[in-house]
Amino acid sequence: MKLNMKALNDIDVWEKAGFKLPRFNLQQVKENTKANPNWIHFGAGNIFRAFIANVQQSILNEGKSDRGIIVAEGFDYEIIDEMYRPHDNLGALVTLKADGHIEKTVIASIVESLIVDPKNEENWKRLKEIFINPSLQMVSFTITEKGYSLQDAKGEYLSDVVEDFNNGPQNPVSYIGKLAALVYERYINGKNPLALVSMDNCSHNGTKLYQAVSAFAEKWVEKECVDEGFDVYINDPKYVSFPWTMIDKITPRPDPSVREMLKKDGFEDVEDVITSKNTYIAPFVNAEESEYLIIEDLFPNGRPNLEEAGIIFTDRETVDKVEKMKVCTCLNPLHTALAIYGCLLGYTLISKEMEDHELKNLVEKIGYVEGLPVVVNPKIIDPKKFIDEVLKVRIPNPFMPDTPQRIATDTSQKLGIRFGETIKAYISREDLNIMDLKFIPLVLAGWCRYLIGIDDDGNKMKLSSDPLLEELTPYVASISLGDKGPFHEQLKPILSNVKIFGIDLYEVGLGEVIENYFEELIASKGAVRATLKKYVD
Ligand SMILES: NC(=O)c1ccc[n+]([C@@H]2O[C@H](COP(=O)([O-])OP(=O)(O)OC[C@H]3O[C@@H](n4cnc5c(N)ncnc54)[C@H](O)[C@@H]3O)[C@@H](O)[C@H]2O)c1
Ligand SMILES: O=P(O)(O)OC[C@@H](O)[C@@H](O)[C@H](O)[C@H](O)CO
Repeated sequence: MKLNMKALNDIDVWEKAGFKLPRFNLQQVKENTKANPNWIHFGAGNIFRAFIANVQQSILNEGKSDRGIIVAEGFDYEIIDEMYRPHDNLGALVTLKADGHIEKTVIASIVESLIVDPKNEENWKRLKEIFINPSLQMVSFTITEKGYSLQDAKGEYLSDVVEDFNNGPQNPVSYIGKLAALVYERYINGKNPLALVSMDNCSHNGTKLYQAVSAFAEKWVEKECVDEGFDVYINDPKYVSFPWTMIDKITPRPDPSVREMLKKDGFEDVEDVITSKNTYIAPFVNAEESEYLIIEDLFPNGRPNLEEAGIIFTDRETVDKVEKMKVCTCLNPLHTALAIYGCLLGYTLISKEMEDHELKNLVEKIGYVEGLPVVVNPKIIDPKKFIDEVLKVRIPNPFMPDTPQRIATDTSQKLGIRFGETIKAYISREDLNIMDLKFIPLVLAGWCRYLIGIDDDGNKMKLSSDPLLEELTPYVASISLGDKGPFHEQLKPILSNVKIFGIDLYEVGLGEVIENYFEELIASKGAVRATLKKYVD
């Protein structure tokens, strides 16, 4: 079984191998979408294919929509060249349920894949055509937290952003510059409304996207590259809206065990690629069954009917609460804690870490003891039930091949949201005392220990990619296992960095606490385990 449109005609072969197939007219849906696109998604990575594209496929299967999704990739073009186009934009989704049951689905709701780069003239022309079309309702994004950054860690604009600020919307080179240029096309061709919908794991993701796009509009008006109406267009939600969302579905990188299972079932196109930009991608995606997508209902040009597949549309306040619940307390901080300590302790499977007494206790304490008290109940999901499902069913799911190394990617970009928000809540709430926080500081100390690149057995450890590694690792480069503190001079530039944590950890009284934990963690081989035993048991 090859993964392409032609091979899909052998329905019996696929069904015998246990695949669920699309139940709509693929050619018709493709034509409808090409003529009147209503949805384009930026970020062709794994979560998009495992969750978002499957949602649209369910709706198409039910006959409740007649259009698919167009995917656009503006960062890692290899994803399109090596995975989408050779397979006619099809993907195989493998759902790994907690009871061991496996579901295999051929996803065919992505009808077109485009590279976002003015140098690719054909694709750029097509993108403009899509953005100009009045039928377009939503541009969604899963481009990672760093995708929205216009500045480096020092707060200086990146060079490609500066170039685009100066040049205006012609031939943009930066990611958001390219997006802003496409939105500008829509503005000058009829000023039709549009929703730009971030589906990334960052707090107030819509605002993050708005800030990035509006920075371009402002600069271009200031430099007289565009008329000032463009800035008004971007800033008026009757024209362009930036809804907030919360997205949740644990989607690990394509895993060798799943690849082998698919091979045994006769699926031939199983080979994954690690692109030069570090995307782990294969013709298949593997993910858990649980999924939540909550979207602020703010769509000035109407929207796809995703509620038909269980997606919840609500007000901004509810999205905020539900997103804080997940990203700041009940899931992502626990993931990051397991990522950091899992790497240090030599784990390569998250589910195995949940069999480790200290690590299981650590995440339970961060979640139930330190996190839950600051969660505001969003009502549409019960936080206690949510965290119970995360800690008792989802993260321990032995069939999920998720790794601490994947989750440790870009940790510097996530700490402010995953832990900083809770720390801020402890400062602002009169009934809570910041000095009661013990386990969150232990994770932050663990991260500093992780940055040394030596595991708890004293072996060299490969650090997961992170845009700040080059800047941060030199601060701790002089520290070796067995060194005695104090380490204030080395750790201060890290722990006081407001860009990383959202606060200066010394100013709130946690800097020294973290330094003390760090001294214990670096004391010798095995000190990470010993420190966890001492504090977490
Ligand atoms: N994987 C999950 O479990 C999961 C679950 C919920 C939400 N998310 C969100 O989705 C994001 C992507 O996850 P994924 O599993 O698809 O990852 P992935 O590695 O499979 O894909 C990452 C995508 O982001 C793009 N990207 C990476 N760096 C970029 C940059 N600097 N600028 C613009 N685009 C960039 C890549 O080109 C690719 O399209 C996550 O960062 C997270 O915010 C992921
Ligand atoms: O996707 P990231 O890199 O922001 O974070 C890694 C994981 O914690 C994350 O992908 C979770 O699996 C996801 O948030 C679950 O919904």
